[in-house]
Amino acid sequence: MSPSSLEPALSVHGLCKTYGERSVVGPLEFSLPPGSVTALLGGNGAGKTTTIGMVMGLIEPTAGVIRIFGHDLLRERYQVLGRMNFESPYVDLPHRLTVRQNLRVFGLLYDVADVDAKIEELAEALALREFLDRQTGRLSAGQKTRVAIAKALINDPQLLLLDEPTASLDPDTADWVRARLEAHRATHNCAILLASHNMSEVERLCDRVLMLKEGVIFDDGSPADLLARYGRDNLEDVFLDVARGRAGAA
Ligand SMILES: Nc1ncnc2c1ncn2[C@@H]1O[C@H](COP(=O)(O)OP(=O)(O)OP(=O)(O)O)[C@@H](O)[C@H]1O
Repeated sequence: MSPSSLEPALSVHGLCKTYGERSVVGPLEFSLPPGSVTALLGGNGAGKTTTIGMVMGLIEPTAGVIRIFGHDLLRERYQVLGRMNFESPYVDLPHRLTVRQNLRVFGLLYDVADVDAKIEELAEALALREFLDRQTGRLSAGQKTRVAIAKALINDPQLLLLDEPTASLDPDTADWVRARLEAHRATHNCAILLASHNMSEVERLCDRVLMLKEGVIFDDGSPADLLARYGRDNLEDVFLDVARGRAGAA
């Protein structure tokens, strides 16, 4: 069957990562419909960054298949890379280039039709204008995060991978960035996979939560499903139940 637009934006099958003898992720099975927002939730070391890194193509899976809009990520890379993008605090932009130069490089890499117009649009949407011509290395952590999100949106992706996108932002800016991400999802029917430790962010943005524990999916549902299943009124308490082994999932 040829890949079609009805395919999930992302699906993973039997995805595993081991380091030496140690299994850190998997086997994982999940899929994201176009336009959906899914959170990967889990404690430190649960495997969120490793999972996102494999889907980004930055970490080689030990086993399993990753499909992006029906295409095998490892074998048909060039058919899918233009439709996806990511933001991760572990991937730094070159420090000596200005913000504008960095965005232009990525715009050209992604073959964006009118790069300068796109940079203007992102500068407006993410309030980058005041430091657009400053060296990226001289920005504050929060400013760098906004630039990283601009880089992640430069090719109008239909699949966006975000690793703690608001971790270094003040509450006001974080809220504002979430609104930008929601707007991008709505206008581009973009599927988002998001690792986060921020439960209110997950409740606000996500229609589904995958709870990871020791590299495997321990529970899976909408925020409302999980609250009901654990008899809690916020995701933070659900998270603590799972982390401390008080799993109320009956
Ligand atoms: N290169 C590596 N070599 C060996 N072990 C690794 C390597 N990278 C990650 N790990 C291990 O894999 C496990 C999962 O790490 P990962 O960074 O995916 O967790 P995480 O859920 O993102 O955690 P955090 O919330 O702390 O960011 C951890 O136990 C980590 O020590």
